[in-house]
Amino acid sequence: MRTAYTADQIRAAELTLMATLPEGALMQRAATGLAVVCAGLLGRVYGSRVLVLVGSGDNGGDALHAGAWLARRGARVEALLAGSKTHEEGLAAFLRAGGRVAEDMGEADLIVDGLVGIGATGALREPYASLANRANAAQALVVAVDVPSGVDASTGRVAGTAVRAHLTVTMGAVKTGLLVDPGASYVGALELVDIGLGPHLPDPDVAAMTAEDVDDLLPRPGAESDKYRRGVVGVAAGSDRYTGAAVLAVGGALRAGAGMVRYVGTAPPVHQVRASWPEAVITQLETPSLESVGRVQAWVVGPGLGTDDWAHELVARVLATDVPVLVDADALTIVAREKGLLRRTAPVLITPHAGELSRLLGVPADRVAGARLEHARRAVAELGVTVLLKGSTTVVAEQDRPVRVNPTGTPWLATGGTGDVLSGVGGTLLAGGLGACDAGACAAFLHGLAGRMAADGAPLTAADVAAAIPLAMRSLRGESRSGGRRS
Ligand SMILES: NC(=O)C1=CN([C@@H]2O[C@H](COP(=O)(O)OP(=O)(O)OC[C@H]3O[C@@H](n4cnc5c(N)ncnc54)[C@H](OP(=O)(O)O)[C@@H]3O)[C@@H](O)[C@H]2O)[C@@H](O)CC1
Ligand SMILES: [K+]
Repeated sequence: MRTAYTADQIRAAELTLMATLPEGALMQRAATGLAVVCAGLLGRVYGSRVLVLVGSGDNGGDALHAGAWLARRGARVEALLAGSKTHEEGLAAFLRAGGRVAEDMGEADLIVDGLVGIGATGALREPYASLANRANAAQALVVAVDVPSGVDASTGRVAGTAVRAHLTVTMGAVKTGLLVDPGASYVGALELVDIGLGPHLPDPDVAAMTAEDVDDLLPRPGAESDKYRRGVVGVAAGSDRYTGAAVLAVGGALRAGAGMVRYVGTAPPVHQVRASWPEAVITQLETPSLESVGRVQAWVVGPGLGTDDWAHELVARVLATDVPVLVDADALTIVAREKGLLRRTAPVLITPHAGELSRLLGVPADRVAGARLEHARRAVAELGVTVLLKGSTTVVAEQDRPVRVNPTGTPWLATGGTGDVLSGVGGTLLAGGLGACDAGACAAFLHGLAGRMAADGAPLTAADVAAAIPLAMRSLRGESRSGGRRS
């Protein structure tokens, strides 16, 4: 599990560590680590042109010390001092090493963003914001120190302008805001410099699973397994109008390795599901009742179901069972109208996108999208369920656990029907015995990985994603790290 921390958590750990070290030692470690990464990026340090953007705090201090290190190795390093004050010791070291103070931004091979780090509050002020914009427009490679300036280290919020880094060198531990969008999309590649903070860190704020973690958690059939033991998942999805959602949800469930899928729905989606998935066991419903449906270990309810009285009754029946339920799409609209339906003993995993969560919380959708962690946590507290909030960074939140931030995915997944596939995958993992948080996080991971494989730099369809789920599972053992957010 890759862990990440808020600015306050990092600061507290730094204080404890700093008390055991000579003054300035921690910054030296940080700056040396930063400089080594910059040197690696430059290839040839001697003669290269480096511009250091220096803010008023210790983030600027890190950048100045790294600039000094590069200057000592023959780089032509200039510093643009943007703050009302400048880290004195860092500036002295920089000047001693032959660095020069610049009045304006000139041409450079590498720009080091040392404007602000974990000490920043709110949107970047001037002149920082203009400098960030100019760095973003420059030809140079941009390396952010600790956090791309303008990204809130604790939440990933971007209140105004932010530096778009090719690479972010973060000190001591990963910050939450580097893993959660919109912030995560400014980070580029991420390098962690070890400054000895590890033993002083508390329980993480958020965690991202690695391929290994997912591989360890995935239920796999043993010699004794039969279809019932592997997990039977019920899918209540589709309607006369929306038949495709049913096909995709059942497909996701089957491809994720369900022992058996029991599908329930009205005649039109039933015909479609039967034609697409002869493997599914189908019950055609005349009334919204589950009486004639055999036993399942988990339900998926909602994709394409509609929101009329019939659908409402079916959602209520599913939630009245005593097995885990994944609530998606139209079922979310229904439970937003009657939140009491979510009060049950067995686990509930809801899988909204920002718009659906906004209806559940009564908050505008853009606020949910801009502060994903906050709203996922709020939904957990208000609704008493496990929340998988879909989007550019999918997060899975549950009471008393670090939020799981999904590291896989591709922008190509933003296309109709992929959410239906995800619901099927999640349902199969619930039926296979995973807890709601693990089921949600593993489903998001596999779905994101399958999306990347299916897309491979070109458009995909939801059916392609479902088809690539087994491929994604197979690849888990080969994927040493889930890192690299790019598509
Ligand atoms: N301590 C150590 O040994 C180690 C520290 N480390 C490093 O220190 C960094 C934290 O340093 P920090 O605490 O000095 O805060 P930092 O982020 O540089 O800037 C704060 C200043 O910025 C300003 N400012 C604030 N908001 C702003 C805005 N919106 N727009 C514009 N300006 C804004 C405000 O200054 P003011 O404007 O009030 O003069 C405020 O005082 C950390 O990220 C890491 O790089 C690590 O290497 C480990 C070792
Ligand atoms: K920075």
